[in-house]
Amino acid sequence: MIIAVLGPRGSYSEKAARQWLAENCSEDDQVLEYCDDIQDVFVSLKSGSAKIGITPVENSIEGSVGVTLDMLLEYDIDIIGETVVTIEHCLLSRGKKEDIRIILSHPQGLAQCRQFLKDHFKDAELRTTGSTSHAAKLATEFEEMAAIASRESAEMYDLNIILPNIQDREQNHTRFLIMAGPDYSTNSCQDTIRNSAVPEAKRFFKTSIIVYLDRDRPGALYEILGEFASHGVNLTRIESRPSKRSLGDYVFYIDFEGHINDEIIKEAIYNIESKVGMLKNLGSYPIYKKDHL
Ligand SMILES: O=C(O)C(=O)C[C@]1(C(=O)O)C=C[C@@H](O)C=C1
Repeated sequence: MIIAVLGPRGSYSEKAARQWLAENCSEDDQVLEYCDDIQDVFVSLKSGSAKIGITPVENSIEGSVGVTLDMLLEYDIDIIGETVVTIEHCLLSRGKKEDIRIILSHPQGLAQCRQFLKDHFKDAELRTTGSTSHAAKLATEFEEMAAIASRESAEMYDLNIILPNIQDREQNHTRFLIMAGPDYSTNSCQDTIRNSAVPEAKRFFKTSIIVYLDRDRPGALYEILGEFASHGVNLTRIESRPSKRSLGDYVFYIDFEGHINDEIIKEAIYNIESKVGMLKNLGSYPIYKKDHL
């Protein structure tokens, strides 16, 4: 089974994939397909090249990964799981600390170390790359370059760890979504996941939806949230993104506890559908165990 992740080797997305596979798939015939960017993970799912795709969706320091949210709206995928990875960024280089003039990383990596960079490398040039591991790969070329990337990347690309744990907060976690494309029914993780998807276990499930209100009017969002409240459904996240139609026009990404097949959820969704212009169900999936964090 092919699993698409952001590459090259050594990315946190790879770490997320290995963590999720170890906990959810018994067979070990999985092959990772390393994509150049997050959109390519979705393209790979759509084309059927990969059966599962894994992408970051939010970070505890820097917040949402906008491109993942946009792609969730654009592409037809099914979220089948989530996993949370502890992020410990290191400053990696071939050279020494005093040689470093250029620092490379994924925009999320640079943002999660903003204060560190200000305090220690205020004159360095910052450059963005497709991923943290891509930054590590590029940093092998010149001694004046450094990458913000994982400890695993240091080993993989034979770089020195100049400074470990450089993110601005000690606690740094990124949540990743596990998504299935149209060919999912034939994959080997299917039984494990489907068998655990029993309605009785609803409090261990989460559902993700996207809603578009269509018409901005007083109380529109309040009415939607009211449906969740009156059905006793706990929201775990709400986020707005530009609809890209006009300034000030938004779509809302809502995660809540429960399975789409639960009667109470069905009822709430039915009521919400009559109040909004569009409702997209992204899938119901087991909640990642919080005691890991
Ligand atoms: O660049 C990587 O290694 C990724 O997997 C991407 C990504 C992200 O986009 O959030 C994943 C985890 C970290 O938050 C930093 C970067």
